[in-house]
Amino acid sequence: MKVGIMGGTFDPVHIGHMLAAEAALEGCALDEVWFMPSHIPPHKHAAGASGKQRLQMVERAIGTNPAFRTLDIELERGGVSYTIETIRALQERYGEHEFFFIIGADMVNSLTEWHGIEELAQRLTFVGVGRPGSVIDKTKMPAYLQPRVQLVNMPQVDISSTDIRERLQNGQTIRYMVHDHVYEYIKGSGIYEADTR
Ligand SMILES: Nc1ncnc2c1ncn2[C@@H]1O[C@H](COP(=O)(O)OP(=O)(O)OP(=O)(O)O)[C@@H](O)[C@H]1O
Ligand SMILES: O=C(O)c1ccc[n+]([C@@H]2O[C@H](COP(=O)([O-])O)[C@@H](O)[C@H]2O)c1
Repeated sequence: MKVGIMGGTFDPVHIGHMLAAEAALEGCALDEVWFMPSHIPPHKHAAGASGKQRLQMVERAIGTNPAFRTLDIELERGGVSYTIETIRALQERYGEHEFFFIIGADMVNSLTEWHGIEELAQRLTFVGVGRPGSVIDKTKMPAYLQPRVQLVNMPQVDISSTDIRERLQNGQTIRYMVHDHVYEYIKGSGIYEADTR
């Protein structure tokens, strides 16, 4: 099976993530996409919601889509979520699958800084999707990476989890920036609301 891993902090998951996964599914003829919330993201500070809450929001965003599922391997492992450690474990557990790792353009441009990137590039194919504000230039990548990164088009959405958290803090709407079930979860739990103590 061709499996795309959609790794992320998902704090919270938004429509940019869902469109990226759908574009990779179609563009690379994947069989499934596994959404994998990180425990501690390697290159940025963890923000608001707990791992359990971020996983629950992803579950709500996926709903009944048979091609999408969640993977809690990094939350279970704990610590900093280096992708190389994850893919080694996944290939040991699911030796029969071919893995792809779906990333936005901002991440594509930082790939050379990833932990164990040369080994990682041998173990999987990266699927890069466009993201407003970042231009992907494959010619600037090292030779070993260029054939290991496939680009797919997706409808561009200028949305980030940071924007969503900020909008909530400012009392602005986030309706339709996230799936309705995620919207209800955020409103019901008050996770990202301004601290009024
Ligand atoms: N709007 C978007 N379009 C395309 N890719 C996206 C978009 N938002 C996030 N991604 C990609 O999804 C993956 C997971 O992103 P992440 O969960 O960190 O969301 P984020 O919106 O970038 O979060 P934050 O604003 O907190 O940094 C990354 O590979 C990122 O590049
Ligand atoms: O392993 C690394 O060095 C590494 C560096 C940056 C990002 N990643 C992974 O890329 C995915 C998207 O990262 P982020 O920070 O945008 O949520 C997530 O699964 C991270 O664990 C991995």
